[in-house]
Amino acid sequence: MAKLIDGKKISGEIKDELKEKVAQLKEKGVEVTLAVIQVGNDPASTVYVGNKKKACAYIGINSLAYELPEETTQEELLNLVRQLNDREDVNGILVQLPLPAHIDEDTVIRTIAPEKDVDGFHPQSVGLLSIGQKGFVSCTPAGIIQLLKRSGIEIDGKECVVVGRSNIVGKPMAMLLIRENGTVTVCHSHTRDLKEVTRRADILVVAIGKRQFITADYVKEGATVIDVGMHRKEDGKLCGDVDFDSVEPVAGAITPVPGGVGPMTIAMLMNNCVSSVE
Ligand SMILES: Nc1nc(=O)c2c([nH]1)NC[C@@H]1CN(c3ccc(C(=O)N[C@@H](CCC(=O)O)C(=O)O)cc3)C=[N+]21
Repeated sequence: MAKLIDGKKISGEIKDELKEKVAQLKEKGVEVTLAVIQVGNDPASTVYVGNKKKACAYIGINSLAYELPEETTQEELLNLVRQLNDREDVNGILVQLPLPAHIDEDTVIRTIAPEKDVDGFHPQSVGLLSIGQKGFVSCTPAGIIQLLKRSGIEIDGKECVVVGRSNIVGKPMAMLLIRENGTVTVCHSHTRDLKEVTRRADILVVAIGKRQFITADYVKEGATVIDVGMHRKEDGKLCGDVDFDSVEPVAGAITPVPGGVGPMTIAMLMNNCVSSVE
C-alpha cells in the first residue's frame, strides 16, 4: 500500500501561506495583480482559467480576465501583451495555452516581459533555471518539488527518472531535480528500453500524455510515482498517465489524478504572482 501524496491538501496549505503574505503586502499598500488571457473558448481551457480566477480570489490577488475571440490575430494578441507589459499595476501575465493554430505560441511567449512571466515559459526564465539563478520556474515542475519536500521524500542522491521531455514539464523538471542533487535520467519516445530505465527510479515523474500507460511492471518496489498526465475517460472521470490501480500496490508513495499535481500547478502560479512583487 503506497502513501497517497495529497496535492489538494498541500496546495491548500501553500494557498493559505500566500493569503497571509498578500494580506501583509496589502497593509504596506502593495497589491498583486495577475492578467489571464484566453483566446477562443476551448471548454478545458475555460475550466482551468476559472480555477485560476478562483485561486486568485481566495488568496487576495486581483485578476484581470481577457477573453478574446478565436479569430483574434497574432498582432492583436501581441499588442495586448505589450500593453500589459507596460502597465505598472499588472505583476503577472499568463496566456493560456494552447493557442489557435494561426498564432505562434513561441512569439507570444517571447513578447511577455520576463519580469511578468509567471508561467516561467520565457527563454530568459528557462535560461536562468538552467544556470541555477533566480527567475520564474514553470509551475507544474515547481509544484512537484513542493509535493516531494512537503511529503518528506528526499531527492538528494536519489535516482530520478523523468518520462517526457517537453519544455513546460520534462525539461524544467530535470533541471529542478538536478538542483536538488538528484541523479536524473530523462526518457522520451526514442528511449530504447523504457521499462528497464523506469525500474531504476527511486522517484519516477511521468509526463508522456498517454492514458494509464505506466503499469506496475515499470515501477520499482517502494518508488515514489508522480503522475503529471490528465485524461478524461468515457465515463467522464479523470485519470493520469499512470495506471493507478496497477501501480499503487508496488509504489511507496503516489499522486492521484485528480487531486495530485493539478492543484499544485495553480498554487505555484499563485506563488509566482506573489514573488513577482516581492
Ligand atoms: N499558460 C498556461 N499555463 C498553464 O499552467 C496551463 C496552460 N497554459 N494550459 C493548460 C495547462 C493545464 N493546467 C492545469 C492546471 C490545473 C489543473 C487542475 O487543477 N486539475 C485538477 C482537476 C481539474 C478538473 O476537475 O478538471 C486536479 O488534477 O485535481 C489541471 C491542469 C495548466 N495549464
